[in-house]
This record gives sequence, C-alpha cells and structure tokens, in this order.
Amino acid sequence: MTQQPDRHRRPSPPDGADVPAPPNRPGVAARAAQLTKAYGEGETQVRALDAVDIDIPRGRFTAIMGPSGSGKSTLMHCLAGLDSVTRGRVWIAGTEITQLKDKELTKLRRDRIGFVFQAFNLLPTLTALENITLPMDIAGHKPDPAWLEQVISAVGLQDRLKHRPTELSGGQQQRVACARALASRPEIVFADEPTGNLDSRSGAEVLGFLRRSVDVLGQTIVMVTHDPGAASYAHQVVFLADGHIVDEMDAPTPDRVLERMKRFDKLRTG
Ligand SMILES: Nc1ncnc2c1ncn2[C@@H]1O[C@H](COP(=O)(O)OP(=O)(O)OP(=O)(O)O)[C@@H](O)[C@H]1O
Repeated sequence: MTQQPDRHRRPSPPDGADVPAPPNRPGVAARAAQLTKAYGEGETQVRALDAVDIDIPRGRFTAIMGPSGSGKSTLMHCLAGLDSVTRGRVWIAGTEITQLKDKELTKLRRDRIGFVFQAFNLLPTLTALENITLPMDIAGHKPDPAWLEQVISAVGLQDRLKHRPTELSGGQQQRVACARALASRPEIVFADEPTGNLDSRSGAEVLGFLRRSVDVLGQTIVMVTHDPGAASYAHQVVFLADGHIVDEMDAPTPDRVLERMKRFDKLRTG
C-alpha cells in the first residue's frame, strides 16, 4: 500500500519544447497536460486549475478529493469536455478534445463518455429501462443486448425495469442513472458527487456498483467526492489543493483519506 505520488504526473515541458504526446498507451483513458483554467480577468481572476498534469489510468476507479474550492469539479469538467480550458491540452484516449469544434465535442461526449451527477436527472414519464437506453435512442444507436443485460444485472435492477422514477428509492434512481451512463459502454465515466443526495446505505450500494463496474465490467471511472468513505471505494485518490495536484493515495481507506484531508484543514487554520 505504498503511495506513488508521481505516477500520474508528468514532468512539465518547457515552453515550446517537447509537446506532450497523446496518450496512445492503452493504459491511459484520459490525460491533461499543463491544464490551466482561470475564471474572470485582472485582479478578480480566479485560477481554479494551475498547470495540472494528470493521467487517468484505464480500468481503474479514481477519486478526486480536496478542500472546497480546490478545483475538483473544474478538473472533472475540463477532462470531460464540459468546460473550455484557458491553457493546456486534454485528451480522451488518443483524441485531443481541446482541439475539437463544438459539434465534434458534443458527439464525443455522447458516444464515448458517461456521466453521473448528484441529481439523478431521470425523465419522470419514462420507465427505468427507457431512461437507461434514452441517450442511445436519441443518438440512434442500438444497445448491445448482452452488455445491457450485464449492466442491469450488476446494478440489481432486473425487477424494477418497468417502474417509473417516482416508484423507485433514491438509491435505485441513482443506480438507473449509473446504468444509463454505462449503457453505451463508454471509454470513461465521470461521476460528480454521485452519492451526495443519498443516505449512507443507498450511497454504499451505488459506490459498490461503481467499483464492480470497474472490477468486473472493466470500466474506467473518475469520481469527485467530499466523502472519505466514498473515496475508499476507489482504487486510488488524487488530492487537489488550490488548483494543484498535491498528493495521491493507492488503496485508500476512509481513515487514511480522512487523515490526509485533516492536514488540509490544519494548513488553513494553522
Ligand atoms: N463559473 C465560475 N466563475 C467564477 N469562479 C468559479 C466558477 N466556477 C468555479 N469557480 C471558482 O474556481 C475555484 C474552484 O472551483 P471548483 O468548483 O472547481 O472547486 P471544488 O473543489 O469542486 O469545490 P467544492 O468542493 O466546493 O464543490 C473556486 O475558487 C471557485 O469559486
């Protein structure tokens, strides 16, 4: 259980030299190089991310943690092509998304990325199954029946497929949202506080499913969370502070993550 602080970081190339390579290695699902995101201008400018280098390993569950305002959501949004970058480059597998036009980016997000948010965002008039396949139906893609069955059985929703969201518990609704994110077999799934609206038991069910979707179904997941217990379901945790990656932890436990987070509090108050 050793920490490997440099595993996902790459040395920063000097300006104009050694342009970072696209992540052709099969082990890298997403990469950011010198990713900087600033909001606003002049004296009121906030640098939410400051020259971040990160590789997201394929087939692993990565949690992103850090104090409030450290840049977690901004990092996730920039990696997923939901937000533009101020400087730097981002790839999803071999595709540099910071070079794509809006339409191409929309298509890439639809076809290659899955999303799970704190709000379940299910359509109330559709059944669970219809919600799960909706993005693929809109895109005109047919789900692979064997894969869909695997995903539905992994989330434990076989008996609930004809129910509408109001007939499901919060945990079940979020499991529908997870199945929807995985239905198209995306290259990477981004989850932003997926258990933020759930009680601890339902949260554990959802996190257990996310972990199984990596271990059993071979998916890649990146999750932003405030909760050390949630982060402990991941294979590794990346810690952000003030827009920088400041630490990483393999095989996290709730206690070790909590201890690490306390050190941020001490820095702030001490
Ligand atoms: N649209 C925006 N306009 C201006 N500043 C923003 C905007 N979005 C984020 N910021 C600022 O960027 C910094 C990083 O924000 P971000 O939401 O990424 O942090 P976070 O770690 O996800 O925070 P939290 O844990 O509170 O959700 C913060 O200082 C925030 O106020």
